[in-house]
Amino acid sequence: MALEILNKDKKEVRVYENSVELSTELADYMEGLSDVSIKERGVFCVALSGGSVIRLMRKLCEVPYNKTVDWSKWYIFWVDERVVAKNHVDSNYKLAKEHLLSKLPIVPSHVHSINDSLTAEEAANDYEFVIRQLVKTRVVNVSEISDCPKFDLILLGLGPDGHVASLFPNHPILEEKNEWVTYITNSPKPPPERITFTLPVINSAANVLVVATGGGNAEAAHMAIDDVGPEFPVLPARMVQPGAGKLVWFLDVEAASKVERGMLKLVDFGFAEWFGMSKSGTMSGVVGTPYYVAPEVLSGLEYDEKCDVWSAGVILYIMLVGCYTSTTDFWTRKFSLQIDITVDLYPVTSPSYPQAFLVGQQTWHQRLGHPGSEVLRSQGADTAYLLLYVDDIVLTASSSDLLQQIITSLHARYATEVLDRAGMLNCKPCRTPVDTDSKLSADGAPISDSTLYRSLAGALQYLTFTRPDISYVVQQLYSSTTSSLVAYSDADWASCPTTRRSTSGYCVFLGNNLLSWSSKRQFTLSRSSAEAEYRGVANAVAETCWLRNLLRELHTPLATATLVYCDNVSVVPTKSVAVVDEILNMDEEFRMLYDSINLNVVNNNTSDPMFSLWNINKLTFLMMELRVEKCQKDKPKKIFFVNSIFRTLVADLVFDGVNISIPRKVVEKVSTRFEHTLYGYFIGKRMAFPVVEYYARNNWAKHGLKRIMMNSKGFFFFKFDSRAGLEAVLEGGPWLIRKSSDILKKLFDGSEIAQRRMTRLRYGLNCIDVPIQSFFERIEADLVDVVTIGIPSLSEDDFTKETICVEYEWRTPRCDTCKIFGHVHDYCPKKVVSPPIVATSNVVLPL
Ligand SMILES: O=C1O[C@H](COP(=O)(O)O)[C@@H](O)[C@H](O)[C@H]1O
Repeated sequence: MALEILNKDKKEVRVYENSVELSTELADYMEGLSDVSIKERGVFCVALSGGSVIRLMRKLCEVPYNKTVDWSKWYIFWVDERVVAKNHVDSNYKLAKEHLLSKLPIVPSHVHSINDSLTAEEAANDYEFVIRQLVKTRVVNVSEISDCPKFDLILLGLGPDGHVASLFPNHPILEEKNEWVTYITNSPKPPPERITFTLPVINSAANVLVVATGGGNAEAAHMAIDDVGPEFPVLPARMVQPGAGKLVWFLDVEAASKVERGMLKLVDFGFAEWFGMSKSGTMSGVVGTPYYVAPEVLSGLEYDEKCDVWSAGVILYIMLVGCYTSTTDFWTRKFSLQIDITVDLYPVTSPSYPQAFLVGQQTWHQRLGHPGSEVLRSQGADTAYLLLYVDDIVLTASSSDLLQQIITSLHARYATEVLDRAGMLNCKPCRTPVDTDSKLSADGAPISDSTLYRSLAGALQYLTFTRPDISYVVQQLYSSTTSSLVAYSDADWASCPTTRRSTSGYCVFLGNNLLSWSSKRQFTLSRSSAEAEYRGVANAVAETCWLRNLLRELHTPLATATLVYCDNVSVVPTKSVAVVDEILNMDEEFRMLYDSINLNVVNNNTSDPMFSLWNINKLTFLMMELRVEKCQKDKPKKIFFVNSIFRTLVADLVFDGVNISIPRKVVEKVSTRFEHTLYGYFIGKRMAFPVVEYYARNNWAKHGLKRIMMNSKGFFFFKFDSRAGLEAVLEGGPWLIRKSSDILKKLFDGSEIAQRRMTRLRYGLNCIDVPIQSFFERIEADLVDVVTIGIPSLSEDDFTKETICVEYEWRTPRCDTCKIFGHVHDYCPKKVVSPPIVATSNVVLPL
């Protein structure tokens, strides 16, 4: 995550804490560019520099980029090269080969290095010829604004003298307008003979990244980026100004140390949603109590000379302090939140007030030692300060009048926005805005837009700080009649890049009200995503236990069990199979969790169609029913049986003769995702993924192989960029990889559901360790042996059927007469005589 992103006159400057951060973000950024370009043009043409930028690209060779980037579509060029042999220590090619190309599966014929057997002039001409051929065949795009090639990405390093590529300050080739590639024989930096792209070519690229680290480049970066005035020489790096493309500078803090912040413009990151609410909703629901600090607090604080930059009448500082969670999302959203406030405050202060000053986390820590305890002050008669600390706001000013003015003005504006959102801007005001006699209750028609209702209620609550007169009304609105406690938990396995620890979070709702939430890095390392997920669920469970006890102490005990949702299917079998032993050994918290839950098999009605698909295939969507009562020692055991722990598999019966119908939109979505995709599996021993990947890339790249995936069942998926490529591979089979044969079949090819070549596959669902109590409850539905799924056809009004066999490791006997579990007909209290039950291998009858 960038410490700062500065928008400066057609260029973006990204500042990173160190070169490791920079390297990761650079890889991320490049992957994004590559994806876009490959999607748009089918190829990605990158021109590399030499020097430090190559080492800074090293993350591309690591997971996930070495796997996720479609390297087969990359074409490599060089922005500049030294006239030396390819194996010479000065060769830019050698550097890239050693640190990058040898570690990535780039097609060798896509690597266009500069001919090292020619003179500088000949090599420049030769290279230009090579590029011209590739422009003709449209591998390299052509610029719309010049007659130059348009590389998808040009990567430039920066020399301390401000040179980029082999374009050195004051050198005549800076003026070269006709050639694409030129040469010099008098480079101030050895070796003297070099070949380089000219400025018109660089400035015709779709994307140019200038990458620099270290204090040695700080002056050059400043001179190239900032508006330094005519008295300073124009550095080559400053002349990099892509006409129709995008220029981004990637700097570490040291290289950026001299770049002026006084001219910063804040960038809106465009995140409009937070917890599913709009920004204004976010303000109302999440931003906590604002603290208004008396002006006296300012006395005695140190003068910050940086404020000289801000000699306007009123100076406002937006401080970015700390970060509530390590997740990028939260951080980014915080940015956008602050920016909103900045914009809001401008009119309060001065219409001519230039810009706000955003202080990055690191700067803040350096200045204040620890976050959140002090405010800065500035010179000038009237000064206001706003400090944001996670979800707290501290606002102060050098005069009470100004402080009051800001608060009133902010809240007036805020109230207007709330009214606007409620569509009540034109309503007439009244003294008593609510009928004090009637009470809101569960009776009556429910509110149609509950999200808007929640958002408005939260927004009004916030307003009561300055409008105590509406407190009663707001309290009326906010009171909730719902008494169910529901928690949602999620975990991101090994997501911290430094410690490889997982992050997990939860949010707990009482009825419709968000009561508590958390997003934290876990304390311990998890060896699997299930483990991380389990820890996350355990945290959520602990929180809900606490909340239930709290509610009991408040004399409002909850009558219903608490539901804890989590989205990881692997946690379901965790309760069921041997893994549970391992998990139970890990920690007490799991023991608590294990004791606390029972699993439900329910139909998935999640709104995300993708999500639905995978789970529908497994027949279940994980839902854990937390039975907190069971943990409580003082409760009698019978509570264990209070709620049904199995629910009927509910499905919209669209197709005849099936138990579950997959929604058409699910099939559509998956069909698009898996368009031109073959899938296959190995008969016999399964091949390791890298082996298959290597084989497929080598043999099928020519047919437009785009991506290879493998699922946990050992199925391989091969995505091609066209139907023709897919057909070619299919026709060319059967394929023998290390003598093991692989069956390939079409998956969803366009609108057509798989044309079946194999005999039907049977999926099995094991129900192991089903809690005994489930059998003793009066369950209307049967524990079925076979479930049939209907998959709609996209091309016609038809569907195909798939079956899933359900196997029970153990099943309690069931009376086939009274249909009650736990006894067979011989023991039926109704003593109805019926034929004897035949025992099967997985049915255990009582002795
Ligand atoms: O000589 C050269 O120097 C620049 C900058 O290199 P760096 O090591 O200071 O980053 C480089 O971009 C160029 O390709 C190379 O030929």
